[in-house]
Amino acid sequence: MARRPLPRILSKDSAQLARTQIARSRELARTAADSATDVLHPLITVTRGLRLLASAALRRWTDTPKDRRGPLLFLVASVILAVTLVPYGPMLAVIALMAAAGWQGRDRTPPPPEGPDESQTDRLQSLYEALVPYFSSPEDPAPLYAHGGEWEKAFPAHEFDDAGRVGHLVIRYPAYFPDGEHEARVRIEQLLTAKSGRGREYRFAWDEEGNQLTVTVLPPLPADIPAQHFVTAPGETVLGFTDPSEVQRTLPLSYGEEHIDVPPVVWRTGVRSTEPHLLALGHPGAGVSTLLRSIALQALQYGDVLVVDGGGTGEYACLTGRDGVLAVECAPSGALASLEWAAQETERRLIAINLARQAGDPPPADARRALWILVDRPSVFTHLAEAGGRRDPQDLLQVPLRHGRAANVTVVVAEQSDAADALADAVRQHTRARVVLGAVTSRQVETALGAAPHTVPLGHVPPGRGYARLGSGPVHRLQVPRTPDPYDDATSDADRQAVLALLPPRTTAVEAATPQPANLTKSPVPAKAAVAESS
Ligand SMILES: Nc1ncnc2c1ncn2[C@@H]1O[C@H](COP(=O)(O)OP(=O)(O)OP(=O)(O)O)[C@@H](O)[C@H]1O
Repeated sequence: MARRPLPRILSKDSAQLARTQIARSRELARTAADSATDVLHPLITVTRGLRLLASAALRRWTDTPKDRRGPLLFLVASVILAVTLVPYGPMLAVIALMAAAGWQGRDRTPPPPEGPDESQTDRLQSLYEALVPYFSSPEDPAPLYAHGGEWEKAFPAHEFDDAGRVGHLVIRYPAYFPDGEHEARVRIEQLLTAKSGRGREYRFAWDEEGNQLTVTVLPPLPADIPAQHFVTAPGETVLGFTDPSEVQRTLPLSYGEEHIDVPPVVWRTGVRSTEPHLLALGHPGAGVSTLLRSIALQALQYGDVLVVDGGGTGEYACLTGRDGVLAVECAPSGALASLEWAAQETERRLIAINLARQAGDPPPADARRALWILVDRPSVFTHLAEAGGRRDPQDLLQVPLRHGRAANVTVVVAEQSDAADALADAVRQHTRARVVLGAVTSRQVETALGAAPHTVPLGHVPPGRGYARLGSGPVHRLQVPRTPDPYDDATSDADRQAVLALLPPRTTAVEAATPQPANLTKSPVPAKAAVAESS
């Protein structure tokens, strides 16, 4: 199917993506047109010259007084006659005419001025001056940076955007600058962000070998890609979308008949995963519940889902009673019972898989189907457990976290950043896939993900915007797909329909599902769960 731009229903950021594709097509067309122009250039020049000569002749004729037109006509006719009589005359005349036309038709537009204009030079000079204190040393006999020095030597490449702001800049710096130190880098990155224009996100690529820093402005990530069926393999979950330069792969997203390719952050789970569990952190309202909802919708395609919601705001009510949803627990006792069941189920699967292996059989089907344990805000349950002298439900996550990979059990924990201290050690140790959402500082990203981002985070970001890191991989910018609660009054009709279309059919009556996790009847634990729930 032909790739076409986004429909008009998509707002700003998606439309921007579509515009990027249109711009690419235009660029291709422009390149083709440029090549054709190069080939046809002599013909175009001569034609233009002939047109100019003809209009000059016509002007001369109209300017000549009527009484002199007769002799002029006679003179022209005599010249033409003489030319035709001379040997090779007509041919020489045509050559002379073409030469005159070529000369007349030559391109006279002055070439565009090379290098930056005055305001751009001022910007570069001011950037250079701002860097002097950081990139100079009194002991340096030939400093690259000095007050009143030449920025041309320090900035070998630069580009400006249409608004006249820096779009791309290569900065050389002295070898003694401690570019291996995080603090030193951050100081330079913050300074460049401030001087190049706030409100945009910059990518900083430090070339420690070459003593060169490349600054590139990143376009905003598309913030309104709605929930939809993502074309992924079993065991792959789309966390969100990132920059095209960061990942090899793109995901075709469809809007009716329209298509757009977007680079995704894909998290692989299951037996071969090196980061089988995920921890998502974020400030209130940053969108971690939305991320969990998006993960749940994808997980339900190939597995069963158990939701334990400490937030208790009913944000997962749309999942209750759906095919594949084992339970949606909001009460402490229910959470405890469900997680106890999940721990036992993990052990049961492990034993079943081991027995099958010993017997030389493939793992049994009920141990192969993925089980997802999604826990939103466990710190609330921890707090309540402490207050009520009960067991912390987080303790029960230890078994699925430690052994879940082999048993096809995946744990996703979401927590508010300021309550991250309440997370159990097992949760921190075994969640190697990490996401942090919201307006965060570089330091907060580093604390959450274990590595600093290559950009200076913005002060204001849309919901669902943040960073992701899978294991020891690079830190990706991330925008979570728009997956709102379909039961929220503020959700638009289009979004509600998009989410509802992804939900499996409701196979269990909600009343039945609420007190006792409906599908837990598959396991030996539901009775326990029901007892705990009613106690
Ligand atoms: N990826 C996203 N795209 C668009 N809107 C989003 C996205 N993520 C969240 N939102 C919107 O932001 C608001 C808060 O989202 P959400 O409830 O997921 O945040 P949260 O971090 O769980 O906060 P809280 O803990 O307070 O519920 C909602 O209105 C939601 O629709």
